[in-house]
Amino acid sequence: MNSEPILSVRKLEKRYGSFIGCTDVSFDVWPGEVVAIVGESGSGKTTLLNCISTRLERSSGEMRYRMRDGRFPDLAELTEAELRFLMRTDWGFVHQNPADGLRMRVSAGANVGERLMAIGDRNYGGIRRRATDWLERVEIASTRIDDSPVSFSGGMRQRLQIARNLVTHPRLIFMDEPTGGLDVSVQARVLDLLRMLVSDLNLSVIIVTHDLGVARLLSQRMIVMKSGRIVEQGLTDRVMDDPSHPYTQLLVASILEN
Ligand SMILES: Nc1ncnc2c1ncn2[C@@H]1O[C@H](COP(=O)(O)OP(=O)(O)OP(=O)(O)O)[C@@H](O)[C@H]1O
Repeated sequence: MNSEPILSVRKLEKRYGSFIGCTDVSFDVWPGEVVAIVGESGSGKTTLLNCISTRLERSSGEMRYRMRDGRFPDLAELTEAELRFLMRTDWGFVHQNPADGLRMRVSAGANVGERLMAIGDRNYGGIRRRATDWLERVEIASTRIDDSPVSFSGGMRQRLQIARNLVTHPRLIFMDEPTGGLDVSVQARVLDLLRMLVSDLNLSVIIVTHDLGVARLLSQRMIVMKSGRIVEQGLTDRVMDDPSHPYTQLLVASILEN
């Protein structure tokens, strides 16, 4: 594994008025690594993900990101243009509800192609070819390229959202319960696809999930949150097989009972 982290979070805190969303959160993410953030509802997972992806303003703490040129600035030091580059190109965001990450009124091909146009690509033939290629990579027949995602199943919409995110070759993807809204059989297919793409493209991923099975399947490292704080973090296999915090022991025991 590369010896320099792609993301470094230190003592991150987010307050909603006097209420704490998350606090004292510190961790690193390495290139090509999948980190799962797990915990019960209300533990602060989404707050943390939204702060790191700059969709929510933090209250205090540091978040440093490795730019493509090797610099490692705090995200607060970036210019508008640099932040736009991260949002449009270097980062992806896969939402639980595909409708939050797709434009439902334009075609599948346009959903993928417009991410390329947003970064200045104007070669329409080339854009359509790359969109077709990406639809095939996420197992959507290229004959559906002109159809709107309104006519797609939930699993197809989620796979389209993944294609839209990956077409710009991002280095870091944020995922918020990416299989949470899908039937179990459909979940398995999307998880398989994600696992394959993450490994093929050597992506760094931060995935929020309340499903320890998803965390085990996709992640190498796991961060367990409770009441806005990290209570345990470590290699996923170690945390699952030998949890040290009583809360993690409870979480792991609860999935073994099901
Ligand atoms: N906009 C907000 N204003 C006030 N409190 C908020 C806001 N958003 C979240 N919170 C509170 O912050 C805490 C953490 O919420 P968050 O949504 O991050 O948890 P979560 O672990 O992602 O939960 P879930 O799995 O249910 O989405 C909760 O107690 C929540 O009520």
